[in-house]
Amino acid sequence: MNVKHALTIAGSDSGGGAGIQADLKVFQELQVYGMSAITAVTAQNTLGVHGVYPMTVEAVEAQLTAVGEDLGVDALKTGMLFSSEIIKGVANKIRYYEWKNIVIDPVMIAKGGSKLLEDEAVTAIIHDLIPLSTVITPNIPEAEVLTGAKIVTIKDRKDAAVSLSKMGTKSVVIKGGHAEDGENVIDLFYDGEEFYEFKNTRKNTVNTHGTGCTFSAVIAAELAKGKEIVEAVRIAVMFTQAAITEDLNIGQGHGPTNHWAYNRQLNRGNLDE
Ligand SMILES: Nc1ncnc2c1ncn2[C@@H]1O[C@H](COP(=O)(O)OP(=O)(O)O)[C@@H](O)[C@H]1O
Ligand SMILES: Cc1ncc(COP(=O)(O)O)c(N)n1
Repeated sequence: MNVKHALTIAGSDSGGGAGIQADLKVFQELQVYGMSAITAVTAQNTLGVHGVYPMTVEAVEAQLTAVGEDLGVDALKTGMLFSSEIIKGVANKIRYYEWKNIVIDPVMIAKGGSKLLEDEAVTAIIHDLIPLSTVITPNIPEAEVLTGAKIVTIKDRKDAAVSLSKMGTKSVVIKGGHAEDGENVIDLFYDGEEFYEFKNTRKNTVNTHGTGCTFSAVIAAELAKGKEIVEAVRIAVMFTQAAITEDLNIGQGHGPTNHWAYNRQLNRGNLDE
């Protein structure tokens, strides 16, 4: 069986809704072989992040070497990277093994407000990681930090996508979950030439923990399988919408999304493949 391999380089979420746990659930649902390199352990649940325990750079590099020397990587995503030292270590390994199909989710702050990236590490994301990336998937606050520009209108979002593109990434998705788009959420994709807007009805729910992780993991899984970037993004939008819509109602705070909802809806014939 010729199965494709996807790697997540991210933080562990003990609550199971975001980070490494969300990514591996997505990889499994999309039938790619999932592997992981853990950058930090978080003590986390739906009420918030109660502790952050970063790994050493050596530990992160050793995990990447173990994967690189034996298993091979068809696509990878990064999530919580925590420090500039870890970012530089990850960038070195991506270059050394010549890994392709690189999805950068520039995770900075958890929904409850806890820091998942040190302030000075933003520069390392810009200089060391963005130039290696196939696609970068910031939410609006992350795009503001990376570009230094305030984002209010769709035009601001397009300008931010162009600025990010000039930093050396092949393509950009600016996710719209944090925007005030009234009844809709709009995810904006830019491939360096054209803009695509993916519009959906905004769901009135608190259960959106891990949506960004889920979104970028789908793109990595679909790139591993050989999909074009825009097609991988289209599937990520559908997968994430299904995951938000079929609420699981777990925990007392911002609950996780439902990672099997997309396949369930496909099996019922509710979505086009
Ligand atoms: N309330 C919502 N209803 C529908 N889709 C949402 C909602 N909140 C977020 N999304 C979707 O979830 C994905 C993640 O968006 P966002 O919240 O901006 O990123 P992050 O989780 O990184 O903060 C995007 O595809 C976005 O459109
Ligand atoms: C380990 C880890 N990684 C990432 C996130 C971001 O989650 P979200 O997608 O909800 O912004 C998180 N809360 N924890």
